[in-house]
Amino acid sequence: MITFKNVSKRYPDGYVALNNVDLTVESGEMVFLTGHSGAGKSTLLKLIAAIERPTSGTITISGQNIAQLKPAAIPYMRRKIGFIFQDHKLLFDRSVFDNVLLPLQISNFDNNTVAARVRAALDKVGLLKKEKSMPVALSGGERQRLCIARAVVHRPAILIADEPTGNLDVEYARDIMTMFTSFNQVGVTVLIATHDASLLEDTQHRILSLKQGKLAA
Ligand SMILES: Nc1ncnc2c1ncn2[C@@H]1O[C@H](COP(=O)(O)OP(=O)(O)OP(=O)(O)O)[C@@H](O)[C@H]1O
Repeated sequence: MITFKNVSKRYPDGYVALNNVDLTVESGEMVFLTGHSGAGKSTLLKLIAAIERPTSGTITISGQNIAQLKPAAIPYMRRKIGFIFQDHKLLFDRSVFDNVLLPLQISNFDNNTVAARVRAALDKVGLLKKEKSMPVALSGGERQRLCIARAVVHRPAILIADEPTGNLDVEYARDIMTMFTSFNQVGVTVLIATHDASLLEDTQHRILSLKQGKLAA
């Protein structure tokens, strides 16, 4: 379970991106986070992964207070989380395989186990045949699928995606959403920030709406 209690985030330049946010996401839930550009969606997601730290308030994941974690404890906490960044953050000088390998490099698995896990993740997103390709040779949709493989390779309990369908056409966007739904169906908690109204039209999942750093009731 993820909970926010009275969470605010003020950036060093003084801008208040989140203002007293209270929120609960149950384990195994799939939730959309929506709101206009600049509403604070990315900030909220980054706080969950301790990429940004709150100015005040309490954030707990499975009972652990993220706001009070010492820097040395953050990499361990992040093993619970897979993060799909708005700007991808792929390494363009490494192959598809090596990009997915990265999150496993701090693990203690042997080489065969690691390779099997990387291939299983690539298989889930339909990129197994491209393991030797470089990211530059992939289409926009394939790059997004690569980001998903990298986010799930360590089998996180929580999957966070920031505008995962941003530049994709409708069909690709639907494929990507089907992947998230299937991760959720096997118990992964999924949070997706989007301002793509078409993704939200027929959804059965909860939609949280941010407006100027505040969560709408
Ligand atoms: N590192 C930072 N320093 C200062 N201000 C920031 C920083 N990061 C974000 N902001 C500001 O905080 C506000 C919220 O940004 P955030 O990226 O969380 O919004 P968002 O809802 O994800 O928007 P978008 O959909 O455009 O990505 C914006 O006004 C942004 O300019």
